[in-house]
Parts: sequence; structure tokens; C-alpha cells
Amino acid sequence: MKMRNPPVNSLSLEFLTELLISLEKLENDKTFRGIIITSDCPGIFSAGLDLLEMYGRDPAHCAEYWKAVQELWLRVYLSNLVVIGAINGISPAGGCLLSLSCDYRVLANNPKYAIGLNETLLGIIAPFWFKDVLVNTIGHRAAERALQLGFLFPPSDALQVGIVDQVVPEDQVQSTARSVMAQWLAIPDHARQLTKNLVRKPTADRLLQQRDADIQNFVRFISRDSIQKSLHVYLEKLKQKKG
Ligand SMILES: CCCCC/C=C/C(=O)SCCNC(=O)CCNC(=O)[C@H](O)C(C)(C)COP(=O)(O)OP(=O)(O)OC[C@H]1O[C@@H](n2cnc3c(N)ncnc32)[C@H](O)[C@@H]1OP(=O)(O)O
Repeated sequence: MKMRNPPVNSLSLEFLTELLISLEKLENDKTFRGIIITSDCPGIFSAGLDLLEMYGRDPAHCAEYWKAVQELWLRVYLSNLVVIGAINGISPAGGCLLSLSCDYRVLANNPKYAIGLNETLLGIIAPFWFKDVLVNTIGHRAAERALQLGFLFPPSDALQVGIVDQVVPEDQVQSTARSVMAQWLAIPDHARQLTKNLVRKPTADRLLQQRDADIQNFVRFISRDSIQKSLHVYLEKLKQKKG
């Protein structure tokens, strides 16, 4: 699955909906056993959640958006398919969450392709389920530092901390992902799927048990004047970087 939402594969409501529909189709087609998620935007895996879906929007829109973000995470994280991330670009915040939700991550060895949950740098807070997935992946202490400091790990650090499983030359990302896929598909589906569920369900359940409350928390938080101001400053910084 090649993500294409130029210029930066930001996860807008429309794009999330498209991803969800595509994933659902693949899940329901029993001829598919695995997917490789990669990007069609050069140098960018995904810029994460679309800031314009959270800035200057009314509460109803924010609630609809957050529901879609939750939905995408649950679908990828609990997918019965083998999900491999072929990460061929930078992958901050929501892009990192998407990567972390794969079963295996291959990152292209380019110092620009950093990955991490950088929410604090925007003046916002990674929700508990983003945090849980990071803790599950790199451990409590490393996650504590990474989250508070908003680390974006370049490839060598990303491998060392374990946020990705493999770093390979850029031109080998897709072929490596395919080899990894072959290895995972050699395992009987039912055994692998039940094992995946055993490992991941408790983390997903924490959100499933309080989805509405999580939406309300998000809407309350994002609607605060101080948070809207932080988003404004960050968006301005992105603009100025260009000019
Ligand atoms: C309780 C609250 C929880 C919320 C949890 C939030 C999770 C998130 O995912 S927040 C988003 C975090 N993402 C980022 O911090 C990345 C921001 N973007 C960048 O750093 C860069 O754009 C880049 C490195 C991804 C790409 O750089 P470059 O190729 O130089 O492209 P530009 O910076 O010029 O961007 C082009 C264009 O796209 C707009 N844009 C970039 N990122 C986003 C985004 N996440 N959402 C919406 N729009 C984004 C950027 O503003 C430019 O727009 P124009 O100026 O209109 O062309």
C-alpha cells in the first residue's frame, strides 16, 4: 500500500478515510495475507496527523477527526494481516504511530528520515495510546525520555533504541520488506494471528474501553486557546522555513 497524499502524506480526515476503506477491503479479501505500507511522497513517510484538521476547527469536526484517527490505529494495530512498514521518509508523531503499529519496521538509511513522537515540540501531548505503543516497543525509560523531549531519532539511533527493526540502504527498503514478509508468511496464519492478538489486545482494549472519553478529552484539549496558539506558532514556523 503506497500512501499518496502530497505534499507530505499528512493524515487528513479524507486521507484517513481512504486508508481505512483500503485496509478494510484488503482485510476482507481472503487472498491477501499481508501488506507492506510505504510512501509515494519522496522523502516523507507521513508528516503525521493533519494539523489543519485540529487548528481553527469546531468541536464537532475535531471529534469526527479524532474518531477516524482512533479507527485507523485500531485497524492497523489489530490487523489480522501481516503489516510491514517500509519507511522511506521522515515519520514524525502520527506517522511514527502508524509505523509503530506495523508488525515490523524497515527504515531507509538516510539521516533526514527521522522517526519519533515529537508532539511536545508542538506544545501538544501524545495521547496515552500513542505512549503505550511506544513503551511496548522501546521500553519504559527510553519512552519516558523520548516522549518528554520529543525525540525524532535518525536511523542509527532509531535502530539502537529499537523503534525500528532494521535500517537498510534506501534502494533496498522495498526488497527487504518483501523478504521480511516472506519470513512472516511462513508462519501459519491462525497461530500468528492469535498470538498477535494475545500480545496486542490489552493495549488496544485500554482505548476500546474509553473511546468516547478519549474523544471528549481530545476535543477539550485541542480547543483550548493555549493549544490553538501553539499550533498556530508551529504552522507559522513551517511556513517561515519555506520562505
Ligand atoms: C491531544 C493532541 C494529540 C495530537 C497528536 C498529534 C499527532 C501529530 O501527528 S501532530 C503532527 C506532527 N507532525 C510534524 O511535526 C511534522 C510537521 N511537518 C514537517 O516537519 C515538515 O513539513 C516535513 C519534514 C514533514 C516536510 O518538510 P518539507 O518537505 O520541507 O515540506 P514543508 O514543511 O514545506 O511542508 C509542505 C506543506 O505541508 C504542510 N504540512 C507539513 N506537515 C503538515 C501536517 N502535519 N499537517 C498539515 N500540514 C502540514 C506545510 O505547512 C506546507 O504547507 P504549505 O506552506 O501550505 O505548502
